[in-house]
Amino acid sequence: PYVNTKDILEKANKEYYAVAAFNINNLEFLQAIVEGGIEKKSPLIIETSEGAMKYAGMGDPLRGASLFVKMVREFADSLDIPIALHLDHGKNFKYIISAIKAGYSSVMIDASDKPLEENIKTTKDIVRIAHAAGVSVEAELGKLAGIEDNVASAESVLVNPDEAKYFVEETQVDFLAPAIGTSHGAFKFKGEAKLDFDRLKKVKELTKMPLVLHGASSVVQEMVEIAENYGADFGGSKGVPSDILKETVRLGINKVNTDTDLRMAFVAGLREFLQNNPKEFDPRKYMETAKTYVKKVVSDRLELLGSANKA
Ligand SMILES: O=C(COP(=O)(O)O)N(O)CCCCOP(=O)(O)O
Ligand code: NA
Ligand SMILES: [Zn+2]
Repeated sequence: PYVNTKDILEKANKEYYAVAAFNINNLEFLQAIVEGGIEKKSPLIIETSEGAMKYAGMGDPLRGASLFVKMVREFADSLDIPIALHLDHGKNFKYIISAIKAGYSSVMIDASDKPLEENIKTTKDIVRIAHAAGVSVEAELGKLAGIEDNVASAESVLVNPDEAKYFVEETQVDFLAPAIGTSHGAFKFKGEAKLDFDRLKKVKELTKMPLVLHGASSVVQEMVEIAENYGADFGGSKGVPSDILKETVRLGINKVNTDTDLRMAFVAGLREFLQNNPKEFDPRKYMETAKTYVKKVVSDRLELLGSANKA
């Protein structure tokens, strides 16, 4: 069934597991993610960035939002696993309202690059509107390093746990993304991977609410090798190691945003197939390996996060 993200995350919060939030931009990634969810009998959070809405809607974000709602609902309404659709990194009021109007389960208002009081004010505005429409809300505190959407923040600003408690009380958001040292993309750490577990622990103790980890892709070595075998150059790529990811779940992370791992799996499969099948030009054939690899990464992640058999 198509559900509210909050329902999925409240259960995960109570039972201390995490649910992956997988980003999509097209049909094929959605198909592969849903197949993984069915196989693992796991709840799924499908999420789209503002860029995805623009891409699918050919420049019109409301059309994009409506297309994603229709696609996701078509799958959700016909399956036993709970599926939610979330707007990831909503920054633009027009896009956030379009997602709410189109029927998204939840929206993120990302005002984390603003001073605290402005982040609070903006978030409160969105919470009032979204809650009136039965839509749950995610917000972010602190800043991820690396290129975040169109905000290149060189240094990550880690969450202040006391500020987090004040923020959630003031804004009444449903789930919070505390920055604890991750960043978006495939190049998360120059040296050893390290996250601030202590801050995470404190935020959980102070807020007791479902928490979100952004920049949570692991950069799956198996996929990097396949892709590089067929011409990719992913030198220097490094993600969040599985043991560190598991520790964040143990400490209270309940939603794990995953985009890069699926992108790398898909392109590895695409490169492999195209190189080995020079005569093929049927998209239902030449994207098959790509989808299979995405499904594999999805299934493994659902298992790792503990949401398998929780549908
Ligand atoms: O936190 C994450 C995922 O992090 P990851 O890169 O570790 O998978 N996300 O929020 C996904 C970010 C998606 C960015 O999308 P656009 O390129 O369309 O702007
Ligand atoms: Na999000
Ligand atoms: Zn993110």
